[in-house]
Amino acid sequence: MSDADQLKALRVRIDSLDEKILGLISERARCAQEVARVKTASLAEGESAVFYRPEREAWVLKHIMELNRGPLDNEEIARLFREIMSSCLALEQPLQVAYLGPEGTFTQAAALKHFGNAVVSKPMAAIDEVFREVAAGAVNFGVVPVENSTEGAVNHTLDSFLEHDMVICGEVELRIHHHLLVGETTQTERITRIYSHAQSLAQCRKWLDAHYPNVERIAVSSNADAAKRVKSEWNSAAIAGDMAAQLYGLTRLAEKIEDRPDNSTRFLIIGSQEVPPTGDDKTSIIVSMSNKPGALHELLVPFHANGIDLTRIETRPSRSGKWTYVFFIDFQGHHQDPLIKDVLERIGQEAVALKVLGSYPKAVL
Ligand SMILES: O=C(O)C(=O)C[C@]1(C(=O)O)C=C[C@@H](O)C=C1
Repeated sequence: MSDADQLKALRVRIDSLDEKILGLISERARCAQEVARVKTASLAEGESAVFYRPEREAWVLKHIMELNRGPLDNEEIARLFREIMSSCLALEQPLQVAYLGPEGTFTQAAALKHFGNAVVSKPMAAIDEVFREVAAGAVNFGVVPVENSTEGAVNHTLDSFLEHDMVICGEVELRIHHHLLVGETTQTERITRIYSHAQSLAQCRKWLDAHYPNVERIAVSSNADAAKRVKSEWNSAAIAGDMAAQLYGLTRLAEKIEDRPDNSTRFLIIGSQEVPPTGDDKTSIIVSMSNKPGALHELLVPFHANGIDLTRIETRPSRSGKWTYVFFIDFQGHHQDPLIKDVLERIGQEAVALKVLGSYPKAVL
């Protein structure tokens, strides 16, 4: 068979497979509509249906990844199923998600990675506004950055948990690639200013020292804001990611300029919904201990004694007294697991205050 004939035959096969895939996706979408009907049918007076089920979504994605035999890799296949589920959920209930904006930030990319593209995403000007929007019930969920592998904790987010009653319903991790971006009006050999968020400037410090040691670095409120400025400003550049570059039509002068190639940020999904256990969960708590020697040791002993893996511990001023602190602790397990329940009870006996911020499935994607 000639190449042209082979190509034609393969395309006929692809057309027929696409028709089957279309039929199956439509059948799946009808199932989701039926799920919505069942969820709303048996509600008691005043109760509202829970359409978004993070524990079920985590299971579906993991199951697909376990079944996958290639040639598409697990991440790619899960991304496709993420989008299918996102569209199915939108048939049940179109989700509104607030994120730290403006449009084009890494937080928006994290929101879409977690929920898929069928959600309505709403940019907020500050982390605290995301919290307030969720607390007011104006959106279903919020997405905020909480820690970066190079720069550490995002203190605004931690402090917001002290002020708002919020449930953590999920986490998402994003590889952060920074590019040096310029607009049409910039002459690349005449760059005099580089704009970015302070964290991003810090994440690219060595690269900037090596390539632009004498250029002024200006910290602005977000990378997307930096990208927006340089679009219309002469001889300036921005450090930002792919979404901002696309949104503002900027050219990449240098790609992946972050000092550490594994530079990643972890984001939290905040809402008001408790998430049931999946068997592979994390829990976040805030604890305040009395200000006495050995308090931190006392707090950590029950975790160690029960072989519970701590994934993070962060200290912040408590805001309720000078030189008093609270600990933000993440660990593996769900607060409904009997072992974790015991540990939390023991800590509660020693602590001045203990709050479970939420238990949620470990990030799948
Ligand atoms: O299983 C459910 O509860 C559904 O609503 C279905 C479905 C899906 O498409 O698989 C959709 C949304 C939920 O977040 C989880 C799963």
